Amino acid sequence: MSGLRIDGLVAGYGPEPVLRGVDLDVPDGGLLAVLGPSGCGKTTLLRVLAGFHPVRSGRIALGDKVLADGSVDVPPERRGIGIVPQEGALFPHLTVAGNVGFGLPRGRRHDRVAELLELVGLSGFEDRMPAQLSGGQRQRVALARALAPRPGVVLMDEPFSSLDAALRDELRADVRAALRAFGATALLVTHDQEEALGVADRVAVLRGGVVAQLGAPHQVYTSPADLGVALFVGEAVTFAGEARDGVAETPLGRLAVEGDGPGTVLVRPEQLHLGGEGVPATVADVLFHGHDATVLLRLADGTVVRSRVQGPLPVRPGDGTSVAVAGPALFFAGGPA
Ligand SMILES: Nc1ncnc2c1ncn2[C@@H]1O[C@H](COP(=O)(O)OP(=O)(O)OP(=O)(O)O)[C@@H](O)[C@H]1O
Repeated sequence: MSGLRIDGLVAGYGPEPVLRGVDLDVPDGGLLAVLGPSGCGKTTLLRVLAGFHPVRSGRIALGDKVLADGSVDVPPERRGIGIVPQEGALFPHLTVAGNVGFGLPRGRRHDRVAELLELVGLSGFEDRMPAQLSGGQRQRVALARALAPRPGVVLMDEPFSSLDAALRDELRADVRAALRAFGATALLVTHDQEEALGVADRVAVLRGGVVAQLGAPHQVYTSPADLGVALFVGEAVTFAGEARDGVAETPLGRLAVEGDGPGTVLVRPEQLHLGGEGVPATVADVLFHGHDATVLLRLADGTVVRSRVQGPLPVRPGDGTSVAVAGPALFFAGGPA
């Protein structure tokens, strides 16, 4: 097997396609997150890959095997694709073992089910019914069920969205570990930026029916392809301004940028450091998050910007302070944000 490859994929429901030429690849053993806003076509992409919805044009291949193109349309059960649906969608009338072993040859079923349950941390749960499991446990069973027939690729539809924050983190780490241990190639779709950046090796940002950017999470966050991607993948502080000779004047002071002419300057809230040398600011409010805090700062021209502060809180609402930008600012030429 040598990964999943999608070229120029067009698919949809009405006259205007939802996917308008999607190019993606997931290398063997890779985990790709497809990130996009609600309604951008993530579920449609999964349905097309799984063979539940037709391709209008383009090509899907798994290793050397073409799954769909203009002339080929391999039926879902022969694609070698495993699916983890939203909220697990287990068979409610089957036990955990029955769910995981569903579709496996009888002879090897028992050992294989035990091996998979161990992989997802649920050894001993064989005889439980889905209704007796927590949301996180159900997702683990769904993953074990998807991996059971040794698929060429596993597709996951918002696999963590129904879980609370602490459980989500734990399950993400475990799912990554299980996929790695299994050597599985996987693609997940999500509208949650943190999830996409935190769980995958690579992230594809889907927008307007095409992939706006495909890259490592760090690359997509620090070097977004355009302003739209930059705003979608994380919190941002933006100013309309003009870059000249590698410098833009902003309410945060003169910032070094790459580019020229009118455009938008963008920095991330964690780049705004308080105290030290910088421009004067007043603390308008503090939103405490536990692990860190958002400090709303009013600058001299009245603009309010968000700063993300780690560790003990250095300020309280009403305090005077100073704020400086650490690290490079991004600049996107063109109209204001
Ligand atoms: N069966 C259908 N018939 C007609 N239009 C559909 C159908 N399913 C989805 N659509 C439309 O296709 C577009 C993409 O839907 P899709 O469910 O793929 O988006 P999504 O990115 O998965 O959204 P979400 O994150 O909200 O689940 C939407 O505009 C939706 O209204």
